[in-house]
Amino acid sequence: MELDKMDENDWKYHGEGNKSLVVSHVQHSRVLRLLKYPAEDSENAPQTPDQAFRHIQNIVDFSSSVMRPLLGEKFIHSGEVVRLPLEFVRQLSIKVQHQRPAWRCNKVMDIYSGCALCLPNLTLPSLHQSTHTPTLCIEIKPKCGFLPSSKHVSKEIKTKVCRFCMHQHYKVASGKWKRSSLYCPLDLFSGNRQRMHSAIKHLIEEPQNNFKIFKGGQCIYGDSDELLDLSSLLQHLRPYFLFGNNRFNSHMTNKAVLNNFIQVSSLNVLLSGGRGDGGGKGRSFCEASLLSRDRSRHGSQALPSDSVLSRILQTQMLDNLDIEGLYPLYRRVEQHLQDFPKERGRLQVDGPYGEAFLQKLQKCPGEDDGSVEFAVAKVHQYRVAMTAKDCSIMVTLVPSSEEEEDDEGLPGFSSSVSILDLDPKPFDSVPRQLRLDQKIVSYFLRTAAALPKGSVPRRGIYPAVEREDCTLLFHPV
Ligand SMILES: O=P(O)(O)O[C@@H]1[C@@H](OP(=O)(O)O)[C@H](OP(=O)(O)O)[C@H](O)[C@H](OP(=O)(O)O)[C@H]1OP(=O)(O)O
Ligand SMILES: Nc1ncnc2c1ncn2[C@@H]1O[C@H](COP(=O)(O)OP(=O)(O)OP(=O)(O)O)[C@@H](O)[C@H]1O
Repeated sequence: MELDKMDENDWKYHGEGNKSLVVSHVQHSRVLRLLKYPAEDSENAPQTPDQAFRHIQNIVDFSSSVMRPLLGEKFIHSGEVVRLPLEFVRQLSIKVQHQRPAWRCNKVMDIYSGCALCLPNLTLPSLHQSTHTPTLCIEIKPKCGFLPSSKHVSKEIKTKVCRFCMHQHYKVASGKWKRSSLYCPLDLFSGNRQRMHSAIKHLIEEPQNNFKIFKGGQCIYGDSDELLDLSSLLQHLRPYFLFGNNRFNSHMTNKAVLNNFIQVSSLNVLLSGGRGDGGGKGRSFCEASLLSRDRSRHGSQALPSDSVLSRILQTQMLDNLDIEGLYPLYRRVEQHLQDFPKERGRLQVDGPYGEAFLQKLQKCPGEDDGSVEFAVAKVHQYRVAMTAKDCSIMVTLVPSSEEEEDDEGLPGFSSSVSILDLDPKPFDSVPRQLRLDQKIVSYFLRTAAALPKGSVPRRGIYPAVEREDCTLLFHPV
């Protein structure tokens, strides 16, 4: 990429989250991830160019030196910070504005610093994987996959219903989403193929911001109301799954196409990575999951220890005190910093995120000795866990030649898995986390949990009974 020859016409809108906006190159497999900040501050640059550079470098360091060893080298692409011509960034911001979803426009793209993160485009095949058929890519934001067991948890419901399922009520009530999702992260992380299948099926039904499908680098499903058309999705997917004896069989049912898609795109790939016990077994059933009513048939199985799900789950579980147990430790650090502001650097509250930071959290003693060092190490662990609870998985499927089929007779794809959005969560986000936790739980207890047992709370708009087959419940858009 020649930075002095940047042309906005070579880039197109790709997607965005709460903190950043991503554009992709029209020819090369590259994306630029630009920071965003609240629109009300749009007249003033929130950071100087040097501060913005430092901020993005911190993201790169955190991803490469802290998250990478925890999650596994093969899954992480940390990228590099680049300085872009300001005129290019301004033109780009104008060009992409009309493609941005309205609900994300409370934030604007940073057009002042000229800094961005340059990454490989993970929705496209890497250089050595050439293909004539467009690559398929599935993005999943799985969220928290376990129930807390900390003695500090004050509300029993938190040990029974998972955070995602409780949060759904609050999100729908507050207008973030129109409809509730039946997806339960504990099913996805269970290691049980049937539960995982059900989790992916629910993600397809109601993707919210947890699920997207890309074809040839272009988002074709999820991400916005316009991209929720199941028949159009099936049209896209069908050619990939008419294989073997079925290759020219246009009568393959929609159900079979979707089943194969889920199997190939998610189950086979998410469950690959050795054998062994990567966690998940026995611990986790969320009472809001539709499958929890038949636990004997849907028990958890150990995730393969080197699978992407196992690595993410283990990292999420560094939050072993729960926010309720962590908050007093956060207060201890905060108090210490008020008394000794210069200690902020030594305690690495805002980085640098290198090996020393990782060691601090890995060598944290089991018992609280009352020290600020213990408290800060627990806060570091919690922040790392928060990042793992908010990251996304990208599964890229490159179709291989027609003859190749896998062990289960499914069409040949070579796959790669990456984890993205591994930014550090700020130290000061801890009090907000506690408030949010309290709001979610109290809202759930006031509304959903008050319903009589057996009337599944978050299902207001859904038929009460889910069938065991692959029927998808779609809503008119
Ligand atoms: O708090 P949560 O669980 O709602 O997660 C936030 C996400 O909401 P979600 O529930 O996934 O829709 C939220 O995602 P959306 O903006 O809703 O797409 C962000 O990822 C946010 O992270 P950050 O503050 O931008 O670093 C996330 O905040 P953190 O809690 O990870 O800081
Ligand atoms: N390297 C990449 N290759 C392809 N697409 C990407 C890449 N990085 C990000 N994206 C796309 O851009 C979207 C937004 O990126 P990202 O999740 O990093 O934003 P964010 O603002 O940090 O999100 P959040 O709301 O979780 O804070 C992703 O959901 C994904 O679809």
